[in-house]
Amino acid sequence: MTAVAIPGVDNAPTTHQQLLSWVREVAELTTPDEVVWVDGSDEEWTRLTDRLVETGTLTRLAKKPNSFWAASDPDDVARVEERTFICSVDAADAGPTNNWVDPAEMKATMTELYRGCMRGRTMYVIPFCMGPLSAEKPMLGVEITDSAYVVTSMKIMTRMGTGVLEKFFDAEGNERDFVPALHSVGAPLEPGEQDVPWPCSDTKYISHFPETREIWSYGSGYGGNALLGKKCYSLRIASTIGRDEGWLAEHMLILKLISPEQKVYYVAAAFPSACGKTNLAMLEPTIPGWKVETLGDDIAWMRFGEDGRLYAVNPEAGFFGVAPGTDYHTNPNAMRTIERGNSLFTNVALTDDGDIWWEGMGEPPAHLTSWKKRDWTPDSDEPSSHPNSRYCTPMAQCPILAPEWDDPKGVPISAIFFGGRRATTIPLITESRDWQHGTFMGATLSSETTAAAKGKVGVVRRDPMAMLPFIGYHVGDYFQHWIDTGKRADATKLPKIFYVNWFRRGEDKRFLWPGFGENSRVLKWAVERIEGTAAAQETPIGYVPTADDLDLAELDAAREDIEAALEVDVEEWRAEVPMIEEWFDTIGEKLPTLLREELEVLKQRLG
Ligand SMILES: Nc1nc2c(ncn2[C@@H]2O[C@H](COP(=O)(O)OP(=O)(O)OP(=O)(O)O)[C@@H](O)[C@H]2O)c(=O)[nH]1
Ligand SMILES: O=C([O-])CC(=O)C(=O)O
Ligand SMILES: [Mn+2]
Repeated sequence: MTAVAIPGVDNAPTTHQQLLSWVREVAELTTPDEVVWVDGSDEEWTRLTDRLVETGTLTRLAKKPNSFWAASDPDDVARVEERTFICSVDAADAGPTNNWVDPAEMKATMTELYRGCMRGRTMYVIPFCMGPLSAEKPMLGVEITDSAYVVTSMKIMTRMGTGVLEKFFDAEGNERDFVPALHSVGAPLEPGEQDVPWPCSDTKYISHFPETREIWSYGSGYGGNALLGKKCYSLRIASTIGRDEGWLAEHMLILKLISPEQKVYYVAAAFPSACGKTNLAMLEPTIPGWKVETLGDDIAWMRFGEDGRLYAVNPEAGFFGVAPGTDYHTNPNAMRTIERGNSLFTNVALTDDGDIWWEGMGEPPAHLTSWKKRDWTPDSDEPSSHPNSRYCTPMAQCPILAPEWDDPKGVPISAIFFGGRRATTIPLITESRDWQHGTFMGATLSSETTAAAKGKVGVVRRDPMAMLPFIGYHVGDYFQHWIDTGKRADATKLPKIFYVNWFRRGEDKRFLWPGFGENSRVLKWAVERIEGTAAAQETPIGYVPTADDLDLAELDAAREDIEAALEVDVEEWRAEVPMIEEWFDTIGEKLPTLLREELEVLKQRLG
């Protein structure tokens, strides 16, 4: 073995042998100029952000404390699903919804890409924990990255740094396991070469090794591809851990709904990327006396508690939210969260006085610097901000954060919402008949594609449980896992499952339902169904309210629009059936029979 002299590689603040040998191995492969063990301190943040300002990656905002603007490479703006791989030992375990490459082959390919890839750069070692540090079994990870932007983003999005390293040993002093997550932007610097503001590579791989619980990411600096605690760990790897251990890792927000009688309900909701999780999580109810508090806006880990109820924990510590469309009317609590500073804004527009701006934030200023770093005026024919531009901000700053957000026990879920973005067919809300029917609703969830992933926008695709790009194993096994979860529980203690759609449109293409804060009316109906106090119509697709069953007091919307949003159009549903059949056919033998049976029931009910 050749000894390399890489400064910092041996100045480790830990004696964890497994971690030390992995760090040394990666340093020898990627040959950075130095290795830095990230401590997570505020001083470190200042040092890193100063350096990122110097290199042109960040611009300090005059108008928001300790906050920065970044513009990415125009080609590195979203998750790259076609470059995302589940490298299970057996191809069959990845299933029809994932790209698969043999793990040995993928490692061979990527090892060659990683060889020398950190030349001229600093290699950062970030110990992190997904979910509360005080958990009985903390969910540990270490991200190695050559991007300081990733380090600063990870400080916002996760619990990380020296405090986490203490958790790398259990009470007996034994080494705990962690998920090794390797990331490189894939842009080595030759001696004397000037760095670019957003280094990345045309070659991109986002690879997962489910059996060995490893993540290898290369070529992208964008959040969903580079902040490896998020989608890679907390969904793709965690879903396989959950399958093995009997729990669920889901693409869900977690909110706390408080009734005027001070009764508390926790709701988890799965909507595909850019379909309204953050907005619902921070909703400001328009109906008097009701209150919402936030626990999470993107990911929920759900396990059964001792009382037999399903408890949810948010593994993250920050929000990585879609910027366009966010303002004081649609999501005032997100605006208040970012006003407090300590945030990163990527691919939004920069105002001349050092603030940020994006589409949906009211009247545009006369001049902006667009996300492409070009002059922008209201006459420009391109938007000022990329549609998948994001704010990255600490959860702790959210004014309606639920005090129990960091409780390792989690919160008991009363209702699960599945939802998508559909212009037709899917009513505003439908209640499932039982867990199995609810699982069918989730399994057949469909949505129009958005800018959150590279590719065409607005195409209807099946997005089971809003997890299509995030299930770390065979989708058929995943459905079976959902069914089994229901069977393991006392049915009276399971959350009630609902299917919602805020995005149905009228003939004039307008949204029929006003959405945002008005969604509190839908939440209210759901908990009244749980309490058995609200009425509903039994329809072929489940229980649907009439306009009279919803609290529409003071709602500024046309009654016929609400009725149209609630309509169960049997013809549209008959047209939906072949699409569901086609989707089920792609799953093959592993499709649980119970879901086929649900489809038969639906067909019969539609006549
Ligand atoms: N019409 C309508 N639009 C909504 C509603 N809720 C959210 N949106 C819009 O949907 C887009 C995405 O919303 P988010 O809440 O950021 O979506 P998300 O599910 O958290 O997205 P990811 O972070 O990508 O997982 C934004 O442009 C919102 O303005 C709603 O109730 N009605
Ligand atoms: O992962 C990302 O890049 C952002 C996100 O939440 C999603 O796409 O669902
Ligand atoms: Mn998401």
